[in-house]
Amino acid sequence: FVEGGYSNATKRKRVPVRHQLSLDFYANTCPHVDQLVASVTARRFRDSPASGAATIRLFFHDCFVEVKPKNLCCAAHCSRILSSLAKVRRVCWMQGCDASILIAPTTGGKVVVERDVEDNKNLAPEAFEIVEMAKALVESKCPGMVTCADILAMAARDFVRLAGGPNYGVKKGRKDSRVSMAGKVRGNLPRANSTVDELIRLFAAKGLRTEDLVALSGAHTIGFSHCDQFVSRLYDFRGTGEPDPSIDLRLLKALRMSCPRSGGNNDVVAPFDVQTPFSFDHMYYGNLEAKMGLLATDQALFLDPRTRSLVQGLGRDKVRFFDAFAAGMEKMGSIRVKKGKTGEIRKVCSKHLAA
Ligand code: HEM
Ligand SMILES: [Ca+2]
Ligand SMILES: [Ca+2]
Repeated sequence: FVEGGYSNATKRKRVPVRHQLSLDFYANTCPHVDQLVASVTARRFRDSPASGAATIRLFFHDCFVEVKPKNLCCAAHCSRILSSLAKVRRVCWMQGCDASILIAPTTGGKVVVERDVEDNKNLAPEAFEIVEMAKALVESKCPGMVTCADILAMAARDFVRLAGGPNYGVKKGRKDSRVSMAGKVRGNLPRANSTVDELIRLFAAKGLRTEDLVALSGAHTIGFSHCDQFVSRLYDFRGTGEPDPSIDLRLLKALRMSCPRSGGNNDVVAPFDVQTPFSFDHMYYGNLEAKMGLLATDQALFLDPRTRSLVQGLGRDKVRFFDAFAAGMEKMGSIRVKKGKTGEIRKVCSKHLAA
């Protein structure tokens, strides 16, 4: 395995070697990195359990935004092929799990970063803080070694486990992005009113199967949503003037009390999983069968014949859900990750090195 280059065996054929992440990537440079991150996440989970869901969502929004470069020359060997590093940077922007989401808006706001985009506006500040705290601790023990992209992946994993979910190993070796641009987010994130067709296509474009879509949506077994994301289901579903017929009537009544048709408080949130909102279990799927999905996209997974049996399968079997979720996270966590010289190792996660 040759990072970003060509293996000897394939040299003549010029077949690029696929970049791979590994569990023990920091074995020599920061052997206790998992424990360092875990010490921060465990403390935060005790003080503020809601920050777990926020961090998992942050990881999802980091990984899903990718722009397929026209020229796929993104690996380290490109620097030999292209004349200047600037060219490599231009070609290799905005790729998946690269901590691009963590870059803070600049004061004066000339550059509009991913965090400025509407879909990212309600990502909770605690999630950013946790990554920053974990990074500071890791920097104090192993300066300049571990990327923010890897720390975010580890923190998300910790919170899944702390909330009662599967305990899976996180492969590491991602690099941090050198850019974060608001304009590249559009079309990369699902919306609360996306159709199943759109969801399947979006996930497929990231190399994720329909099975992964259903398993990863199970993250909504914890966490909360603001009213504006589902209020139209409660009063005027798809312009009918009626509520969504696929909501359980008791849930509808309760949600209407929290979320009035208009004039409500913008900060009010409702749990995705009314039964066990803080527990990472397979209740999410049972809720969908009982017409208790919160977003139209959640409920649609049960209504659509392509995803219904997957929902039923995971709803019956917690172990199967845990296995499918862990596998989905590993795939999602390796969407177009950067390796070698195409990225950086930031010192502070909200700032590029050059900034
Ligand atoms: C399949 C399409 C998906 C859609 C349409 C979707 C949409 C949303 C929306 C609208 C919110 C509420 C935001 C707010 O009002 O604050 C939310 C929250 C959340 N999402 Fe998703 N999501 C999807 C998939 C995922 C995936 C794949 C993950 C992770 C693997 C995930 C993890 C979360 C978590 C944990 C929360 C709760 C955040 C909190 O409580 O702070 N979602 N999602
Ligand atoms: Ca990213
Ligand atoms: Ca739950």
